Amino acid sequence: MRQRKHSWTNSIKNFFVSWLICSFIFGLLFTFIYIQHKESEKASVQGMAERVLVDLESQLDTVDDFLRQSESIDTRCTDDTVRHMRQFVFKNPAVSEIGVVTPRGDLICNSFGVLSKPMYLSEPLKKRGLRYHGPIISEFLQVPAFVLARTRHDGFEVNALLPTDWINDTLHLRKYKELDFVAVVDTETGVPVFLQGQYSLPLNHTVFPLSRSTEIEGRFDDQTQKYLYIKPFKNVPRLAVVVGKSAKYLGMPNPLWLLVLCLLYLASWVGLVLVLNHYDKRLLSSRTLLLDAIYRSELFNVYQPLVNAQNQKIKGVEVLIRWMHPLEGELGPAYFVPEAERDGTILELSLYQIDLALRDLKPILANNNNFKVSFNVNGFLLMCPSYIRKLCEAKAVFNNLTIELTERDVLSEAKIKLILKELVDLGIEIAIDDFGTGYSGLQYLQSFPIDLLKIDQSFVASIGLDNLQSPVLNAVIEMAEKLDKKLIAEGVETAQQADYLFDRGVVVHQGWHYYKALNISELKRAL
Ligand SMILES: Nc1nc2c(ncn2[C@@H]2O[C@@H]3COP(=O)(O)O[C@H]4[C@@H](O)[C@H](n5cnc6c(=O)[nH]c(N)nc65)O[C@@H]4COP(=O)(O)O[C@H]3[C@H]2O)c(=O)[nH]1
Repeated sequence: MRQRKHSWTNSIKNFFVSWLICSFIFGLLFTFIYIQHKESEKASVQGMAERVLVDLESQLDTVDDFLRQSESIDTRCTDDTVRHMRQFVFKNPAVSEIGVVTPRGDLICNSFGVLSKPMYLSEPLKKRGLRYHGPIISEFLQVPAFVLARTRHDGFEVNALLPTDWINDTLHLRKYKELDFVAVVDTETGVPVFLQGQYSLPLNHTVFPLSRSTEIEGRFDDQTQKYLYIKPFKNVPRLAVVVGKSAKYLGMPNPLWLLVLCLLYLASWVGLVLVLNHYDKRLLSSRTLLLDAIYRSELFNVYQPLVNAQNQKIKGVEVLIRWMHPLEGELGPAYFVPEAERDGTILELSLYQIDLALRDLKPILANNNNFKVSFNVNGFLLMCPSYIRKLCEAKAVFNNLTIELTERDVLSEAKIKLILKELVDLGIEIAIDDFGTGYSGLQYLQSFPIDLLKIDQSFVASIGLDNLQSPVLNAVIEMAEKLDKKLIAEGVETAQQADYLFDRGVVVHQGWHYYKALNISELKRAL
């Protein structure tokens, strides 16, 4: 029941953790795509404005070329002059009319012919160079237009009338459908000289006068969000191309892409939830399997004798765990103890192991009250009150009770020292297992209540061999003597090792030279 609750809360946790991770990653991805897309959309809007500008500039350049050449036009408006002007108008679809204006401001002739009565317009500007004025309604065609003009050396003005509709047609502006508007405007006032679409300007933003390319994004006076790009003409002063596009969907990727992104997001979310749940289940299942094994009594103890080398008598045992797996057969602790230590099942395992040992060893203790019983313990177990209670229970039966810890376990928690003192006060002996393999300093040997050191098998194995371990064994033995610690040699496999150790004063041995780990009936026979 507890496990089901655990798995349910874990699933909820995994659901939210996955959501957070995926949202974060996809949020970043979406922002990146949004910014990229917006920048490329802006670049494309700018590209359209540049294209309109280049097209229009080339048309205006042609007109300007004609106006420059008109220095040589005969201002008496001879037939040749009129013919010359007409030819140009016929060749240039954007131009509807060429006119000649006297220095007093009278239009005396145009490409349609000589005016019987000159029409007063306005005095030409004295300033030389190309200029424009407009927008105007052309006198003859009555259509919106603007004028390009140049003043000659003699003060006459030659001008060209460009109807805006004609320009729209020649530039094919209708192909820029995605733009809200394309306009050519006066850079001083912002008044459009011609316009395709719905012209509007940003609110709370002074755009004109302007002298260089500008881009603006914001709320416009038609209450929409727009992106505006303005680029002045190079060849005609005070004229600029302006294009505007709705900014509402400017950064929005193609809906198909959005759909793909959303599907990917959902898939990653679901995938991550499944992976985390699977991982949880794996953790859960290793614990569940071991708990089931305890419940089904598949775990059992073996006992490896500790032998007095002087009289060859068994003075006690180290209790070691085994699992009789229904499929895998007998499994050693290496297969399940590390996992049990990770997920905490070592507690249930160790409580069960003491119960088993109590049951198995009670008859032996009846004959030998001082029979030594040694358990493997770790730092985590010492922090569990239920385990300490169980040790106390065991101590009531096992008079000579030892717990084996590694250096790492002893030093893992500050509280351990106090707990060890309490256990020593109860009469429990503390041993350091695999002694010599840790990398910590040895000061703890004096500050902790440690009675016994178990020399690691690797040092015992070095006996008779000339390797790096050999001098360490002797050093450990000497140090134990000086510090007044008892010693047990682990992994004694040969008579040579046993003799050497005995000669050096190490009397209690454990190893295959004497006995392997025995099941309880084998132990009873050996005793
Ligand atoms: N090659 C060789 N090996 C020898 C010889 N004599 C004894 N051994 C093996 O050395 C290990 C001694 O136990 P350990 O150092 O406490 O090392 C133990 C201990 O750290 C852990 N362990 C075993 N049982 C328990 C347990 O019930 N609880 C906990 N917490 N750990 C356990 O697993 C480790 C391995 O245990 P085991 O596989 O039973 O392996 C045992 C034993 O079978 C020998 O002469 N030659």
